[in-house]
Amino acid sequence: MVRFLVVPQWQGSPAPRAMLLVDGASAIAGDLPRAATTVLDVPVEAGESLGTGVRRLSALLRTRELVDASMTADTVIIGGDCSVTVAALAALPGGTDDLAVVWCDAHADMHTPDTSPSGAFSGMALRAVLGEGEPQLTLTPGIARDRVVTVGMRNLDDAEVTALDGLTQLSVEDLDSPDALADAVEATGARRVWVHIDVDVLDPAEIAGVSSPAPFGLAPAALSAAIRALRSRVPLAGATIAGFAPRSPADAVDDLGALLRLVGAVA
Ligand SMILES: NC(=[NH2+])NCCC[C@H](N)C(=O)O
Repeated sequence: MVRFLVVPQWQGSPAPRAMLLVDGASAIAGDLPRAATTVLDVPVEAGESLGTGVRRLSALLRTRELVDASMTADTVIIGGDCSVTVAALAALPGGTDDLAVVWCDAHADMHTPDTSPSGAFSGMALRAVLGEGEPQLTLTPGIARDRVVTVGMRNLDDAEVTALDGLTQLSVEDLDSPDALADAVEATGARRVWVHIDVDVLDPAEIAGVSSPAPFGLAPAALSAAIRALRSRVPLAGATIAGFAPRSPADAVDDLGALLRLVGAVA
């Protein structure tokens, strides 16, 4: 049975109101089956960069320890900012040798500390999954580039464009075909797949509670159909739903329909 691990980490986010991610995590947690849900006690203080190019590094390392102590097979991680996936993969039972990673996000998250405009680790998270960037946080070994499929990226910083070489990239339009994602993941040769979803991959008309909305995103129905088709062909090792930052409890309620559709697709 799937377990939900709620990780209310905000310290990886570049957003001025990053702590809304903590509210987003609890709003989703409130709608999950209690017996299957663990909420991690992530300290709320900012932490220090400790001389690195990653803001709040000490807090991110603390979350990593907490996730490491709680990961089990078949875990769905609920963020928090989207760097929580790096912690989850570092602790994945069975390791990552046979794994493909699907990264659904409006942003590339392909910075290193040297190129990041913000020092926010969420903007470096996919790069860290590849094993590149700040050594205290990168996945070791990283996931090979030919095992990574990106979905719906449309808001890239200049330094990120060439860094994407070698990753399979699916656009919002590519998902008009519900089998496109399954085909791309199967082509990687991986035997299991982790699906990471930053909810800003959805169209802003479908979800208001994101800190950097990007127009022309996915419909929740298209993304969940693609994930269901994927799961019928490649088993899921786990998943992340991150980046939900509702401005008020009433806004959170408006968005829960879209979110629960995604939860249903990965759980
Ligand atoms: N997944 C996200 N919301 N990422 C935001 C990244 C924004 C910007 N590229 C940065 O590094 O600061």
